[in-house]
Amino acid sequence: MYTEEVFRRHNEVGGSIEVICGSMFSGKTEELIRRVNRARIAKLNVEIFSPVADTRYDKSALVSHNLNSIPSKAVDKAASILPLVAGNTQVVGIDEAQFFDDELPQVVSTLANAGVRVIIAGLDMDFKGRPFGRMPELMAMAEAVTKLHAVCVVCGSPALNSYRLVPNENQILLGEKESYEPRCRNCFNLDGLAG
Ligand SMILES: Nc1ncnc2c1ncn2[C@@H]1O[C@H](COP(=O)(O)OP(=O)(O)O)[C@@H](O)[C@H]1O
Ligand SMILES: Cc1cn([C@H]2C[C@H](O)[C@@H](COP(=O)(O)O)O2)c(=O)[nH]c1=O
Ligand SMILES: [Zn+2]
Repeated sequence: MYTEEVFRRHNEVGGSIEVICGSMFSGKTEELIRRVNRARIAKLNVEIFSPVADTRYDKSALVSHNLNSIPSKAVDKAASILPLVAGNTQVVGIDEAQFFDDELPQVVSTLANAGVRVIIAGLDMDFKGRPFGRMPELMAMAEAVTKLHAVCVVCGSPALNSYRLVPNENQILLGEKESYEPRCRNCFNLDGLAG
């Protein structure tokens, strides 16, 4: 049974939720890797998860756009995370949180209430500037929210939007620079696909 009590035995101090959000290329994955690496240096037990739906890179590692990487486990749904978290885990990292299902906030709460430090990275907005998945709820629940910005490829200002370059209206469309570019508010609103 993966109840709060099981985790609490191993994590006597309080848990917490940190959210790292922003546009594509803003450095979310790098920041998650940086925090997790520091936890490892502190000899804490760490587990990292990402949704199996994000098949761009290796299923057994988080990989940033500049190819930093760290081992991770790909899971099919949020509920699959808890059975994979050992009772002595002190830090849980979750990348691409926007792709997880509605259970993710409950899973994250269970971990944090049991004493685990949960670090979540994800897109706060989709290509239309709409809130993405469960990210708004996770940000509301968090002790700390860090919003990162990429560099707008049009004008060089801080970019908060992910501009889609291809004509596809589905909210989920995996891709990289061939399909998206980070843009500031002004350049995002200039033309094109934004609503
Ligand atoms: N327009 C851009 N603005 C900022 N970083 C960029 C841009 N284009 C490429 N990058 C690269 O992307 C890296 C961030 O990658 P990553 O952490 O994977 O971002 P995210 O997870 O937010 O998409 C930067 O360190 C930089 O090397
Ligand atoms: C804006 C937007 C993005 N996506 C996809 C594109 C990428 O595969 C990921 C984001 O990855 P990153 O690590 O934050 O660069 O999400 C999407 O499916 N829908 C969108 O609207
Ligand atoms: Zn701009």
